[in-house]
Amino acid sequence: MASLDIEDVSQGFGDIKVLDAINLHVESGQVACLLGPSGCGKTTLFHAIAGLSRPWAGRVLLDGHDITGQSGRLAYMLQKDLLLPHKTILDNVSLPLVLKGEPRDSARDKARELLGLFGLEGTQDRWPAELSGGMRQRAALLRSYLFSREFMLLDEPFSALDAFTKADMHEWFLNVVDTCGTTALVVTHDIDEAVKLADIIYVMRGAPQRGEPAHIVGCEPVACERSQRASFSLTPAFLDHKRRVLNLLG
Ligand SMILES: Nc1ncnc2c1ncn2[C@@H]1O[C@H](COP(=O)(O)OP(=O)(O)OP(=O)(O)O)[C@@H](O)[C@H]1O
Repeated sequence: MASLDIEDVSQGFGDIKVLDAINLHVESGQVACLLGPSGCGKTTLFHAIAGLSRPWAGRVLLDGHDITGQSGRLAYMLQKDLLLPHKTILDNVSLPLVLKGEPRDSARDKARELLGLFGLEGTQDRWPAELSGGMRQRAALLRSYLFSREFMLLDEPFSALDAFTKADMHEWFLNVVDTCGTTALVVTHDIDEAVKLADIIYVMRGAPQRGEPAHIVGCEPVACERSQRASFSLTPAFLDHKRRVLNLLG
């Protein structure tokens, strides 16, 4: 696992400034959530963190090392699972290791060892189209984890799932984070999901198309043991966090 620091990152396209001096910190082993209105610049920030674009200004530090503009240093899972339809689940999830130069057989062995933890036992020879939405997301998460075990950027990983599957996935995800000891920054539009998953929630606001670049308006630490998270949403503390986040969103 690794910590992440975003220091004064500004970014834009042409004449439009999208991000204005964004600062955030994700502690090693934590789950941080990023909340913000549609179009404020969350994906733009993720691209800058993942090194898919170089920011106009500022730095991205992974465990204190400057990785600004470098791609391939952390895992980045897009909203859509993007599993390759003509590859089996095992070949899909082991792909990052193969692309990094690992021999196919040993990549498959490493992926196979983790199928159980990711709730994918028995699926290794199946095609993505044969799996449920939740299973596909777990496969996509395993593929991201095999790309980088240290840090995962997850863009709305559960948004396409129905409410029941989503609730199961939340519990499962926190268990995996604990067991694997990874660190994650998760974009979500769902305030309940953020309070349920996050150790810290960052709230971003802005309307770049109207000349208002986005900035972080505040953060909400959520101190709740992972073992207590399943029933957390029924507690007054949960509602207090939610109220404060809603205030930050304005
Ligand atoms: N390649 C690009 N060229 C020009 N403008 C862009 C480009 N990518 C994004 N933008 C603009 O940057 C702003 C932020 O977009 P971004 O996709 O980062 O927002 P977002 O918060 O991720 O939105 P959503 O929650 O709807 O996914 C928008 O105004 C968008 O039009």
